[in-house]
Amino acid sequence: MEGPELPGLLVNEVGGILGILEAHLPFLKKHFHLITMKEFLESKERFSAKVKAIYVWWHKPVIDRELLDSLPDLKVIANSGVGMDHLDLKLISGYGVRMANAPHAVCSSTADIGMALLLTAARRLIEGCQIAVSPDTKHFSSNWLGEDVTGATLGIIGMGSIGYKIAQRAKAFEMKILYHNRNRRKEDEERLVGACYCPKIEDLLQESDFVMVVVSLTPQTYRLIGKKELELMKPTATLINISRGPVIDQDMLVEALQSGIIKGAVMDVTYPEPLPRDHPLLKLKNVIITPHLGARTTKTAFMITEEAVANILAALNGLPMPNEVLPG
Ligand SMILES: O=C(O)[C@H](O)CO
Repeated sequence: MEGPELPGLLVNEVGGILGILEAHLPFLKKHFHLITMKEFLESKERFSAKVKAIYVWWHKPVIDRELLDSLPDLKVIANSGVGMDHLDLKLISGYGVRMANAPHAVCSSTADIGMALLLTAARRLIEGCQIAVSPDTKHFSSNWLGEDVTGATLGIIGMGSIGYKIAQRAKAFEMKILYHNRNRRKEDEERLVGACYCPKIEDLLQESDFVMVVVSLTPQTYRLIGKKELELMKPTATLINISRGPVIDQDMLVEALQSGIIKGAVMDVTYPEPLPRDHPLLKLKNVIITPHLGARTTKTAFMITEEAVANILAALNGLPMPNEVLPG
């Protein structure tokens, strides 16, 4: 006997570069009838009324008016990460469709990447690896030095759940912690003991040895770090971006790195992603670029899917969603 029909979940593809992970299929298939974009586009009349939810995995499928117009029973879109900047929230909610993100799943692994990148820059790990494997290396030089993180000052811009977890990790490395956030987080300060709030971003920029950007991309944070902000930083400081590329003015960053205004930069995010192969940032020796690794671990990927499923099921059952995101 056949059970009740499962709600249709639209996904970009299964496997492949831009598809949901095959390892997640058994879990997703328990709850949904999966429909890939290819299947949907090949037979819209067959699938359009079946799709109740979309799982946006790694920014795909692209949600535009054309897609929304062709899905009359769509109730909810779940995003596979915390940042919703690739979704037009007003447009989607105008169709009466609810939206959710996955903030809890991603925060620890993204904070780990922030800390890993900070340590990589401070201790010059990339250059170190190159020296270790280079056929030209005859001796390991004692003059080849990195910087200590112990006792150094970390300025965290954006004290959300990821920012907080970075501060926790940095504390374990005995760093001094400054943070800038729209609102002071007194409870976090108590839990972190010694973390100092900088109401003015300028103070944080002037005092930090490492500046880590962890804000979401919004109209308010677009180009938050530009020429003026870079010029306030110490010439010995390193800028680390694990938020979104457009939060930093990349042209100004290139200039600041070329002219020694700041010592270095580490970017897990850029615009566009990936950068064109001839982009000046790829040619600079004082830059480390990684391919948006923030939340990319096996466990986090599965937790993201669990969080998405919980949100979708809540929406389809008319219940409060654990991580609903409202427009504006
Ligand atoms: O937004 C996030 O959670 C990550 O950057 C993945 O896109």
